[in-house]
Amino acid sequence: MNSPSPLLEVRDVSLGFGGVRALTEVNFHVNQGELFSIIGPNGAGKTSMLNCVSGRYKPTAGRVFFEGRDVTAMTPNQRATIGIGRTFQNLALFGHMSVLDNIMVGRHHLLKNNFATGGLYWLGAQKEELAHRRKVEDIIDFLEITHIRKSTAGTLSYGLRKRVELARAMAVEPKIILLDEPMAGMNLEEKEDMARYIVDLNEEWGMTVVMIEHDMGVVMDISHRVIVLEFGRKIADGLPDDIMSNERVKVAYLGVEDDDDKAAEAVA
Ligand SMILES: Nc1ncnc2c1ncn2[C@@H]1O[C@H](COP(=O)(O)OP(=O)(O)OP(=O)(O)O)[C@@H](O)[C@H]1O
Repeated sequence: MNSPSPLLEVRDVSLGFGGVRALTEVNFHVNQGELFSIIGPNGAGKTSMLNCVSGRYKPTAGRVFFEGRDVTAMTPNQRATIGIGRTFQNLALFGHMSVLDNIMVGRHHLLKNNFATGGLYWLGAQKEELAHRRKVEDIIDFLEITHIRKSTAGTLSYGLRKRVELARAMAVEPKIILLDEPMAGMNLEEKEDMARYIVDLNEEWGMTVVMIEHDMGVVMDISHRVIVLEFGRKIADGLPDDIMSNERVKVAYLGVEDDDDKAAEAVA
């Protein structure tokens, strides 16, 4: 049996865009401390699913629970505040800002002091600023981006920008982090680095991770549990080995490898 109360629970979630059914009655849960992956062919509904969890999309039907609380009606900002963090499939950094400033943006919603807090503002603000800086420096150390902390984000390689994006998502100190294709467009070395950061994030920082990723090798290597979507429906849910040997999954993936190879070639 699974643990009594999962950190995240998606219950019977369906999502439609006009005539397109992006998701149909999808159920799954993610336990505290898990490294959980969502896989599936292109257009299977993976990003739509993450968007339903982060609050960007409202399910047409079904509910999303976080720490046992129904968050279905909450906005993305409200969900971020209670510990649901995310990165995006396409980079969403401020290209003209430094790496450090991009990461500090992630801390903004954590700032307690503002001009309305009165007399103790300056003292409180200074202490708070110091604590934020320390946290950001920890993240910079962890992701080994010290050498680029002053660089303008837009000038960095794609792999480094993906790393900075992860740093910014970590800066929010989420309880769960949703990673949308963290390794897309990376070369082998960058992928290996990113996989190691994700494992360390999970094991050393204790962060629960939900990841969408097309690289099957990485997914099967580092995930504790995997679900598979096809045409918006969940077709499998289990340990990586079970998923690998699942006949329905093999069929769903026929042809997908080719698309991935083409995409990788296009980026290289
Ligand atoms: N904002 C939207 N408006 C209309 N249709 C959408 C929208 N977002 C997603 N869809 C449709 O929903 C379906 C699922 O898309 P989604 O992006 O969630 O799939 P995916 O599994 O993440 O695909 P990929 O691996 O290519 O990123 C697709 O048919 C897609 O065209």
